Amino acid sequence: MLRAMFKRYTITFWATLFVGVVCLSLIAVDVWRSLIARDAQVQEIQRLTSNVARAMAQHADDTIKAADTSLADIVERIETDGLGAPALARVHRQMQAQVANLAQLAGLFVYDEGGQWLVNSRAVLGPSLNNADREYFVYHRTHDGRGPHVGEPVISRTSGKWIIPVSRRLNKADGSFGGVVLATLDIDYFSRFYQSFDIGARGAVALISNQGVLMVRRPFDDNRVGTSLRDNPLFQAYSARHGSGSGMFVSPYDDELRFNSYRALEHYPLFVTAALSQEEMLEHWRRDSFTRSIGVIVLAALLGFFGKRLVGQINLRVQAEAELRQARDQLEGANRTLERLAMQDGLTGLANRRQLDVTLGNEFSRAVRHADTLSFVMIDVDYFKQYNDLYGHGAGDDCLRTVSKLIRVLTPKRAGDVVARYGGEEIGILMPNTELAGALAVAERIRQAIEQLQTAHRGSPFGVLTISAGVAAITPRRGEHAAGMLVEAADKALYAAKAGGRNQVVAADGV
Ligand SMILES: Nc1nc2c(ncn2[C@@H]2O[C@H](COP(=O)(O)OP(=O)(O)OP(=O)(O)O)[C@@H](O)[C@H]2O)c(=O)[nH]1
Repeated sequence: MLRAMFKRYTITFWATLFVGVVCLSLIAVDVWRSLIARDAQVQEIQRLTSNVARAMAQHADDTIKAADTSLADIVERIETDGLGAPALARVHRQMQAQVANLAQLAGLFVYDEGGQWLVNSRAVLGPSLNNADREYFVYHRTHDGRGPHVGEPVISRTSGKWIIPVSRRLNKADGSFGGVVLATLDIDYFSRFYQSFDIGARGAVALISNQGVLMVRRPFDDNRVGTSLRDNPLFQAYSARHGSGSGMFVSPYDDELRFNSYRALEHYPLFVTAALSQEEMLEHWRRDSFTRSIGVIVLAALLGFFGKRLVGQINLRVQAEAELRQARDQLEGANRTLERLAMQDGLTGLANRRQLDVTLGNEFSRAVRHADTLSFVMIDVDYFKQYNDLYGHGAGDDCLRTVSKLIRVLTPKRAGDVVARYGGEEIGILMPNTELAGALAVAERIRQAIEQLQTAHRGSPFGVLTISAGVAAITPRRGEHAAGMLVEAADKALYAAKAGGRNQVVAADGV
């Protein structure tokens, strides 16, 4: 079945199909490889952002935790030792030591219930400032909770720099609000850490509060600290899950589409997000795919070009073969015609003298071998010269054709029987395996049939066209007889028939 299908289409078709399939496969494999490479790159981006987010969350947790531990310690001391001058002096020294120890700490402050600071971490206590209006102060005054509070970023009134306030409530002995202990975290500290990540030129990382307030971001911009991201899809995605997750989000700050991994801090109401620009990250892949695609397209084009030429060559060959076959068939046909013509008489369509000689030779040898009898009849049209003279040479030709046709019809058609134009208006009939009597009967039947044609012949005393025939038969023996002797004998008999008055059949005396 496969073979039949293969044969139904030409070799050109299969060659074209093969070249086409190879070209398409080449392109398909490249596209497939490219998609896999892109997938791997995207996975790499996800892994990278997830790792950065984890490191940032851990760092922020540890940073705040260290400051908060100091706060808890100070709260405990003040609530135990009171606010007397010696106690405050001790707290002051402790604060200075803590700030010197912790790089993230911009300062430590203790405020009374009215918002005036009582002591801070500075070396020289300057004039007291009132921070009763700060969000964290209001928060502790209105909330009983003893846990840490991470406030919104503010510009420090003492240093003029952006800080993140982390605070705890001070209680009086009766449990009423006694003030606030505050640690300010230097936003620069976070920025510096965030600069250390390799997130590309267009990557971004940020620390954001659970209320959607931006604490720190890389790339850093003063004006963006403290802005709200509540309406941002990234914040909404985080709010919905409150853990870790990822997704593609457009930044509200620079409209860049990035792949974000976000993660909540373990102990504080904040989360971090690490984002890489998908476009930037896929740039390498794009360049690589582009170069490869160009290579593959050039290869496919070359393959197509040479394939087309190859198919053209095959086509030419197939055509040449078909032409050759056709030429060979024509030649064979011409040869057959030539062969036939060489053995045939052109006027009468009977065998010619050459064929008669060949057949006579063969049949004579066979008759010798099998001791068979071979007969030969020599026929000659009577007064044919006159016929030509009276009716014209063309009519003479027609007459010869008619006589030949009749003789052919009336001659037995056994294998080896040959009716041949012997020459001029003489026709010979060779009949192997035939006795003299049989040959005489055939000759007589022919003579009568021609006479009965009643073809007018004014030049003949019979008034119609007639023939004379001489018949001879021989059972040849090797060394004693030759083929020519049979023809000679028939010829002699024909001569006798002519001499005897024509329109008769005469048998040869013997060979
Ligand atoms: N039209 C035509 N005439 C032919 C052809 N071949 C031989 N002849 C003529 O046949 C005639 C033979 O004449 P002859 O051999 O003298 O004998 P005849 O006239 O037939 O007389 P008899 O044989 O004695 O009865 C000649 O005139 C030839 O030109 C031929 O192919 N066509």
